[in-house]
Amino acid sequence: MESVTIMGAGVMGGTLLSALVRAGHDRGALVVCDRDTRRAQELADEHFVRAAGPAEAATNADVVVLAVKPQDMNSLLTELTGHLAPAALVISIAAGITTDYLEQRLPEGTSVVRVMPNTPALVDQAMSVMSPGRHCTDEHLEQAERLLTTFGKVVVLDEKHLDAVTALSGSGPAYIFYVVEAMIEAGVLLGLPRSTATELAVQTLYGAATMIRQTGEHPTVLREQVSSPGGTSVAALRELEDHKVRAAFLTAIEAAARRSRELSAGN
Ligand SMILES: NC(=O)C1=CN([C@@H]2O[C@H](COP(=O)(O)OP(=O)(O)OC[C@H]3O[C@@H](n4cnc5c(N)ncnc54)[C@H](OP(=O)(O)O)[C@@H]3O)[C@@H](O)[C@H]2O)C=CC1
Ligand SMILES: O=C(O)[C@@H]1CCC=N1
Repeated sequence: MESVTIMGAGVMGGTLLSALVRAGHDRGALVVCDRDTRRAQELADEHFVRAAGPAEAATNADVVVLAVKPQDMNSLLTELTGHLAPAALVISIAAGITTDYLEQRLPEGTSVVRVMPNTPALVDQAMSVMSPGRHCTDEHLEQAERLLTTFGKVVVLDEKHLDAVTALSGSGPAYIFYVVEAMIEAGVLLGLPRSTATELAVQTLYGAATMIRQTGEHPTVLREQVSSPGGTSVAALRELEDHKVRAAFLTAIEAAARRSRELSAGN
C-alpha cells in the first residue's frame, strides 16, 4: 500500500487522515506533519499513525498531501525542497493555489494534482473535485482518485473551474450549516425546545438532500410539491424572495470565488 504523508494537522488534514484510516489504509504507511509538532503528535496518537518533521515525512512518501492554509504554502514548499522522492505524487487541497504555482516551486517534472474536497469527508460524503497538473500521469491521477473515493464522490474538472468549485462545494457546507442554524433559531423563536428544533431541522435537511439525490428531480419541482396553493410554504418563500435570499446566495458564492482567486496570489 502506498505511503501517504499529510502536511498540516488542522481541520482538513485531520479529516483526511481519519478517512484514510477508516477506509483501512495501512496505518504504518500514514505519516502526519505540522509546524506545531505537538498537534501533529496528538493527531498521530489519535489514529495510531506516525508524526514526523517535514524532511523525513516527505522523503519516503509516495503521496504528499498539502493541507496547509494557502498563505502558508510558500514556506511549506521551501521546507520540502530537496526532500521529495522524484516519483512522488503531490496532492494540494489548498484554496486558490494553482498547479502552475506548485509546479514552479517543486522539482521539475513533479506530478501535481489540485483537489478541492469538503468537510463531509469526515462522514465519507465528501465532494472532491480534482484537476491534474502538467506532469501528472494517468497512473497518478488514478492513484489520487482511488484515495479520494475512499471518503466520497470525485469528479475531474479543468482547473479553470476550481475557484468556482471552491466557492460552491468547498465552502458549501458552511452555507448549509448557516441555513440550518437559522432554521433552528426560527423554531426556538416559535417556542419549540432547542433540542426539538434541532432534530426537526436536521432531519428535514437530511430528508430533502436524500430526495434530491434519489428522485433525480430538479429542486424547483420538489419545492413546488411542498408549496400547497395558498399555503404556508409559499407564504414563507415570498418572504425569502422579498429579502433577496436567492440573490444573496449568488453574490456570496461569487465573493467566495473571488477570494479563492485572491488566495492564488498569496494574499
Ligand atoms: N476547512 C475546509 O473546509 C477546507 C479547507 N481546504 C483547504 O485545506 C487547507 C487547510 O485548511 P484547514 O484544515 O481548514 O486549515 P487549518 O489551519 O485547520 O490547518 C492547517 C494546519 O497546517 C499547519 N501548518 C502551517 N504551515 C505549515 C507548515 N509549513 N508545515 C506543516 N504544517 C503547517 C497549521 O499550523 P498553524 O495553526 O500554526 O497555522 C495548521 O495546523 C487550506 O489550504 C484550505 O484552503 C479545502 C477544502 C475544505
Ligand atoms: O474557507 C476556506 O478558505 C476553505 C476553502 C474551502 C473551504 N474552506
